[in-house]
Amino acid sequence: TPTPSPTCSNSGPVVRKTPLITFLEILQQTALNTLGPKNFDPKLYVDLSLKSNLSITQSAFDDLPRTPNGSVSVTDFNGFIQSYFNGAGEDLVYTEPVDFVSEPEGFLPEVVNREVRAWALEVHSLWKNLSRKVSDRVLDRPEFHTLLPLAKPVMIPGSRFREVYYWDSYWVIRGLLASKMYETAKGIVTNLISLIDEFGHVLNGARAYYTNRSQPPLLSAMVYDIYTRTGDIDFARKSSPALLKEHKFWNSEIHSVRIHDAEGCNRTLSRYYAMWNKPRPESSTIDIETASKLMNDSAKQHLYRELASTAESGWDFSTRWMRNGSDLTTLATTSIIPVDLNAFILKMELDIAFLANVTGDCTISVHFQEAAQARKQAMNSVFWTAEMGQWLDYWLSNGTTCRGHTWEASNQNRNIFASNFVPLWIELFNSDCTLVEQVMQDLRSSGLIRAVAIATSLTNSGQQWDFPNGWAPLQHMIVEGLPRSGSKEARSMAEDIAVRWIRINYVAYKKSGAMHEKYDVENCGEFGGGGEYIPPTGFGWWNGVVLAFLEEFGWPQDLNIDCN
Ligand SMILES: OC[C@H]1O[C@H](O[C@H]2O[C@H](CO)[C@@H](O)[C@H](O)[C@H]2O)[C@H](O)[C@@H](O)[C@@H]1O
Repeated sequence: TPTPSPTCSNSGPVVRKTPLITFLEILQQTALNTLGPKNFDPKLYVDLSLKSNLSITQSAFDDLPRTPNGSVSVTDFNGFIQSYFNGAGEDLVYTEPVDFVSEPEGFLPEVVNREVRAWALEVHSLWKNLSRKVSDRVLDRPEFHTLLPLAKPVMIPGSRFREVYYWDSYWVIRGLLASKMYETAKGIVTNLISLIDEFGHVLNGARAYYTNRSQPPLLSAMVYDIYTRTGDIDFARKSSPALLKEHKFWNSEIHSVRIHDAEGCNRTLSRYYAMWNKPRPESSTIDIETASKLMNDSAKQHLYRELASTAESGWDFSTRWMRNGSDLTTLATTSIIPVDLNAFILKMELDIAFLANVTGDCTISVHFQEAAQARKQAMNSVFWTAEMGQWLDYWLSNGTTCRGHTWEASNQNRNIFASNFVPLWIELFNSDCTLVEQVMQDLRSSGLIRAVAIATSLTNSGQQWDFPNGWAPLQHMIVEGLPRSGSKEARSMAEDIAVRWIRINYVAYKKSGAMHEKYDVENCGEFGGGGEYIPPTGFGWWNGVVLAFLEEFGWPQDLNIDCN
C-alpha cells in the first residue's frame, strides 16, 4: 500500500457539538465503566432523549453517589436513566405507510415460484415494521433530542440504527419502487432535501451527531429513479436546486483534490473529508480507546478525523483505508481518492444533466454533461489500469498538498476491493461493451466472486467492510451495471450473482426469521460479523436489494431457492 500524505488532512473545519451530545458522551463513558463491556453499545446512550432540561439532568447526574474512584453503582445508574430519559427510539413513532397494500397490483410479475413469491411478499411487508415518523415531541423540544426533525415518514435500517441513513435510502427506495410505494419513496427524498436546506449537505444519518459528515452521495440517483418510474416532472423540478447545492458540497475545498496526470493535464476528483476531529459521539468510548495508543493530541485529532471520514465513506471500517491492515490508527481515508465516490459524483453530474434537460434548463444540462465528461477522463487517467481491468483507488503521497499532486503509478492501490468495479454501474462506462467484457473477465479472476456472493475485499481483517462479508449495495451496483452493456455473457454473470444473493437472504431469513445487515460470502445462509457492533437485523436497504433483484430477474417455478 502506498504511503499517504498527512499534509492535507491535519487541519480543516470542525462543526459545533451541542451541549446535549457532550453530556450524552459522558453518560456513555459512565455506562461503560458501570455496566462493563459485555454487550455494550455506545450508540444507545447518544440516542436517549431527555425528560427534562439538560441543566436539571446534569445536576441530578452530578449528585449520584460516587465511590472514591468516581464510579456509580449499577442500581443508581439504571435508576438515573429511568428517571431522566426516554428510551432510545421512543422519539420515533410507528406509522403505517400511506401507500402500503399487502399485494400491490403488478408486484414482481416475473416471480412465479410460489415459495419465493410468498417470501417476497413477506419482505415487502417488512416496510410496515421499518416505517417511522419523527414524534411531535422532537418538534416541540428539539434540544431534548439528538434525533433531528423530519417532515415525512422514514424507513429505518433496523435494530440499533433507529434513524434514516443517507446511502441506505437509495436501496430502500429501489425496494419501495418495486413495492409500488411511490409516495413513501418521494417522502424520503423530501426529508433528505430538507437536510441539504438546513446543513448544506445530506447528513450521514438524521441525528445531531451526524452533522459533521455526509455519506456516499446518491440523492440524484434517488430522484432519477423516482422520476423515470413515475414521470413526476414537478418532483424532478423541486429536487433540482438541492442537487446543485449537493454537487457544490462534494466539490468544495475540503473534498476536491487536483492531480497533475501522466499526460500533463490537471484533473480534479473528490475525496471523503469529515468536518470533525473528535471521537465520533456514537462510538466515543471505542474511538477514545483506539486513539489511546497515540502519544499526542495532534495525532489523536488526526485519527479522529480519519475515523469520521471513513464513516462518511459508508465503508466503516476496512483495510481499504488503512496503511497497516491490522492497525486502525493507520487509517488514511482523507489521503485517498476513492473510485466509488467519484463514480457516484459522476452519476450525480449525469443525473443533474438529465433532469435539467427534462425540466427545460439547457444551460445547466450542457454544463453538467461537460462536468461528467471531465470526471470520466479524470477517472480514466487517475484510477484505470488496463492491465488489471479495474479502477484503483489513488493514494496521495507524502509531502504533497491537496491543491497539486503529480500522478505516479505506484500510488494506485493494487489491492482488490469490490469498489474497484463500481464504475460498471455508471452509464458512461457500462455503455462500452468492449470495456465491460474486459472488466468482467477481470472480475471473474479477481478472487472476489466466492461460493455465494461478491466479497468486499480479499483480506480477512476482522473489519466489517472486508472479507468474508458481502454487502448488498456492492452486489447490486455490479449486477445492475453488467447487463447494461448489452453483452449476453455479462447479463448471465449478473443473473448468476443475483440468484445466489437472493438465496443467501432467503435461507438466512428462513433460519433466523430476519433479514441481516451482512452475509458470509463463503457460507450460504450465514450472516456476517466483524467491526464494532453486534450484527443488526431489519434490514432496510437489504430488503430493497432483494426486491430490486427479484423485479429485474424474476424467479421461475423450477429454480431451486435453497443453497444446494
Ligand atoms: O455506529 C457506527 C457506524 O454505524 C453506521 O455505519 C454502518 O451502518 C450504516 C447504516 O446501515 C451504513 O450506512 C454504513 O455503511 C455502515 O458501515 C454509520 O453510518 C456510521 O457513521 C457510524 O459511525
